[in-house]
Amino acid sequence: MRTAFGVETVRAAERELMARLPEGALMQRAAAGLAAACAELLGKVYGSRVVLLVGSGDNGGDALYAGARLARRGAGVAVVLLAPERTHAGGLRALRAAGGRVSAAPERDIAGARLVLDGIVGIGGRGGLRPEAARLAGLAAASGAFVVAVDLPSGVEADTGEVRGPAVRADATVTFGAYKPGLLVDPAQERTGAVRLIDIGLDLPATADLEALQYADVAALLPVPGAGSDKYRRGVVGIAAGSARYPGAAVLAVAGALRGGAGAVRYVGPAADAVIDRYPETLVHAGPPSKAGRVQAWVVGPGLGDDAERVRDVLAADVPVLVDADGLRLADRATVRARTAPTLLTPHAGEAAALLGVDRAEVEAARLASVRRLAEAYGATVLLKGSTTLVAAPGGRPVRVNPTGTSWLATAGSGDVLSGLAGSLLAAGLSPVDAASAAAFLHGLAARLAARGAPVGAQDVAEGVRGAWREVVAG
Ligand SMILES: NC(=O)C1=CN([C@@H]2O[C@H](COP(=O)(O)OP(=O)(O)OC[C@H]3O[C@@H](n4cnc5c(N)ncnc54)[C@H](OP(=O)(O)O)[C@@H]3O)[C@@H](O)[C@H]2O)[C@@H](O)CC1
Ligand SMILES: Nc1ncnc2c1ncn2[C@@H]1O[C@H](COP(=O)(O)OP(=O)(O)O)[C@@H](O)[C@H]1O
Ligand SMILES: [K+]
Repeated sequence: MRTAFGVETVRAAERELMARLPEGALMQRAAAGLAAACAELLGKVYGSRVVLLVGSGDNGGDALYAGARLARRGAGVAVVLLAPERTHAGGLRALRAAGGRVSAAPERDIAGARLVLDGIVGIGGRGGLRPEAARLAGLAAASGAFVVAVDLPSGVEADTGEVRGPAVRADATVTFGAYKPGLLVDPAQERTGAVRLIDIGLDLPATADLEALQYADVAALLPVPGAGSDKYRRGVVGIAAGSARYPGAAVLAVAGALRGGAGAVRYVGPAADAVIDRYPETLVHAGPPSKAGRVQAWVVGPGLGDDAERVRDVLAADVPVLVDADGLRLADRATVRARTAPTLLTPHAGEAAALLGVDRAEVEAARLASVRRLAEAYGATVLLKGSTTLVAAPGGRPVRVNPTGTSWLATAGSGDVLSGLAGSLLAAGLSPVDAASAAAFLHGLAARLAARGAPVGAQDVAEGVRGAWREVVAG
């Protein structure tokens, strides 16, 4: 499991460790890891031109000590000071002693640099970059130099992944002690480049603020039939989706469900012919969901149109229910809150915005806060889809972030596949958080495998799930 911790937690762990170490030891660990990462990126350090952008805090100190290490190996290091009178004094002394210099012509130095180290601001930052810092970040971006962010790209919010103003766009980020949530959540995540974590020996709490499943975590969650399994014991997932207008959504949700590990898929709704044509193994039923026979979990909503009655009927079932797409609009909040069996909502940003009564842009700018708010408002687990897919449970830390997403998934109907897949994992007995995050992981991986750099449709994604499953199990 990859974990991320908020600023307060990181600072507490740093304080605790610093009390047991000689003064400055932690910063030296950080700088050593940073310099090693830069040396690796440069290939040849000797003779390379490096520029440090240095702010008033310890983030700048890290950059200065790392710059000193590079200067000792023969790099030509120039530093641009944003707050000359408040620069980390020890760091600047070390840089000078190693042969580094303060830049007299920042524009020229940045334009000629191979590598720019962004030590403007780290976890002490608030809001977007101030004008002079933003100008230097712009010069770095335009220079063609490789930009390495120290701890995090300056200007992004470490705790939330929000970007409230100008911010550095890095090619790589070297972060210390722990991932910060902002390194994993868009829009900040989009600015980090490849992230490398340097272990500086922090002792962190058992519960993270954010976690991202890795292959082994997903493999441990996926259901595997045993000798005693039969189709009912493996779980039956019910799909209440599709309408005369949108039969395809039903087919795609069933396609996802068939690949999710349940023993049988039951379909209820007006698209039964289309479903059977494509997937004859589906059990179809013409009446209301409550009369369809036993299921262990329901999926309701994709392509449903305005059939509020089907949503009410499904929400009355005493089994886990996944609500997606039209179902989200039709599900009564109080009814969801009153359910005793788990509910999983899977909105994209537009649907989440409608449920929260805010603009879509607001959700996209503050994904972490939005998913948490929605989980609290509905007393339900929420999977928020999009450029970063997040899963939050009510009252719960940590929030899960999906690491396998790909923008190839932004194709009509791929969300229907995801809802079927997650519903199937619910029916197989996974908790809502596990079902949602394992489904998102498989779904993203399936899209990557199916796409391999070329566009995909939702059916390709559904077909890619088996390959993704195999890859996850193989590690
Ligand atoms: N603690 C440790 O043991 C270790 C810490 N480590 C390192 O320390 C870093 C944290 O250092 P930190 O606490 O000094 O804060 P930091 O992020 O450098 O800057 C704060 C200053 O920036 C300014 N500023 C604020 N917002 C701004 C903006 N938008 N745009 C421009 N400027 C802005 C603000 O100044 P002011 O508002 O006073 O002008 C404030 O004083 C951490 O990220 C890691 O790199 C590692 O060495 C490992 C060991
Ligand atoms: N920019 C993006 N990057 C990564 N994944 C995305 C992006 N945009 C959409 N997705 C993913 O694509 C899927 C689209 O689902 P959804 O919006 O419900 O579409 P539909 O209703 O057409 O099925 C979701 O899994 C979502 O996370
Ligand atoms: K930084």
